[in-house]
Amino acid sequence: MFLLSLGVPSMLLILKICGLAFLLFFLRAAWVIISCYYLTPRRIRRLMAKQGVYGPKPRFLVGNLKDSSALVSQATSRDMESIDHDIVGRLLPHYVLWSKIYGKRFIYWYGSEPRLCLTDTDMIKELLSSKYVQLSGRSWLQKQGSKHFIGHGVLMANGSNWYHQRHTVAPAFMGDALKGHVGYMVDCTMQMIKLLRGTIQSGNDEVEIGECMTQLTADIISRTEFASSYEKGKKIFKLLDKLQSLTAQASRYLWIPGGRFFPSKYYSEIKEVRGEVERLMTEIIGSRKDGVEIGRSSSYGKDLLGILLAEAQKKGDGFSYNLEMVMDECKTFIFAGHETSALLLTWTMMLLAVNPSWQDKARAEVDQVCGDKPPSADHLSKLNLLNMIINESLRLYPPATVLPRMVFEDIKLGDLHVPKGLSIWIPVLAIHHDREIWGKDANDFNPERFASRSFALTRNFLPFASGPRNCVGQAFATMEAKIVLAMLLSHFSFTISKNYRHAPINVLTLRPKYGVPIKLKPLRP
Ligand code: HEM
Repeated sequence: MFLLSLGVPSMLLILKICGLAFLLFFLRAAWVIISCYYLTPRRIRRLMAKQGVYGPKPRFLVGNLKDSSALVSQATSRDMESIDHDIVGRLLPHYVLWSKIYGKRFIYWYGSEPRLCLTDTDMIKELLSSKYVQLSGRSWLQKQGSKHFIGHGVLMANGSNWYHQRHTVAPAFMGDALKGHVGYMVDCTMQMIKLLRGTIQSGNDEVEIGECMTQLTADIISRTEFASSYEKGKKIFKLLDKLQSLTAQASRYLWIPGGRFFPSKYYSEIKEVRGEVERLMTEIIGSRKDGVEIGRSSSYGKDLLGILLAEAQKKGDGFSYNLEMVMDECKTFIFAGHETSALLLTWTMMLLAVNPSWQDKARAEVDQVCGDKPPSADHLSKLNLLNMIINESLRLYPPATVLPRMVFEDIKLGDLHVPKGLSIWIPVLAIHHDREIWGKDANDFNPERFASRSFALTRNFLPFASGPRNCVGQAFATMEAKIVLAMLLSHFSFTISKNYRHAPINVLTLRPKYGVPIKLKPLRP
């Protein structure tokens, strides 16, 4: 009606303007696609070739994605024939192949994202140092892939936001706050031990220890974050697990231009689960705030949620936490703080189950240091053998097999000019198994190599990354691992079940494909 009242010349003018706007929009979209998917990759490829860095030829749009997935699915299609720790060829077969052809420093393409594989540990140290911490970080693909899951939490943050977030959350995992977690780590482990005893008494002495460890670390992190509301925290944890797998499915095609706009059957479910997570979190946050407002408590608490809520009250220039960010941060810690820890415990139990002499030695140390009491904060620093075993487990089976860093500005690393837009991939698993670094027995379980402290601190040992952006939960994770392992060792002896199938796989983290069934024998009445 309105258009008709304008008359023909005015209508033509409007149509022309719309046409022009559409053309401009189309040209801009075309330019972005050509620049992102052709010109920038080509520029980076040429620049790296000039410096002697080559790699497999990329195909248009898919890059080397098809080749690497084919190699990985072939290598992991069968179980390993024995419990052998030589797993680099199985999990990173593309790295093994391409490093043989192009040298240890090569470039490959994840879709149209160029990735520089780097194993030179001096360069890695420089990249992870404070010099480049704000000039490198998470790539668009990484951020987009986890947007609906952990959003803008510290793990996915970059630049000055990351700096602010990191300094806010770190105190929850340091010094006295860290020591304060010992009590409930012991309580949660004791509950798990009771459950295991019950299972044995009911006639079943075989358990899948991976599942138990996942449940235990989820319990522990829920208490760390939400203190007394931890039952609700556990519900959130279960929903997040679902959200993680839904978002992983939904982001499979993100590397395709416009992939994020593809309709996906997962989005409605993602929205529903995310809504439920946020509803539960709002309830926890609401009751915490009410407690302070009606004077029941004088502060929001010393747990992670309390620290975040106190931070959200501060108003200043620049970055500040709002409700959504508080929730993203809580989700981030549930995600980052339980799966990796559960895997460390699971792999260590597997290694001790197949190495009875180390199991006995570790148990003797625990008995000597802790007696018949549960470990205390003071005991932990005296459990040296256990520490060596944990380090060796993290060396052979690092939960995070690769460290990615996107470079946001042109930088210089050693002799290499690294252009903006290049993602650097550090294959931690390959570095941890390198014979040139660790000697001929690099693929053997030999905790003795960590007897001298210097080895644990070397730049070749990167289970928690290094530099200012290393794992903020590192001390928490090692404390938790020592407590859980010490308590399990003093309550049970264990052997690997004949049903165990050695089939490590890498799905975001390094895990046993079929879990780790072990046979438990109680040691105490
Ligand atoms: C054995 C257990 C763990 C391992 C092997 C591990 C490993 C790592 C690694 C390698 C990174 C660096 C990732 C990267 O930059 O690409 C990291 C970051 C992080 N980890 Fe852990 N982690 C463990 C346990 C934990 C725990 C228990 C928590 C929390 C309580 C935690 C929270 C985080 C967070 C929030 C980050 C991001 C830090 C930042 O970007 O500043 N992690 N972790």
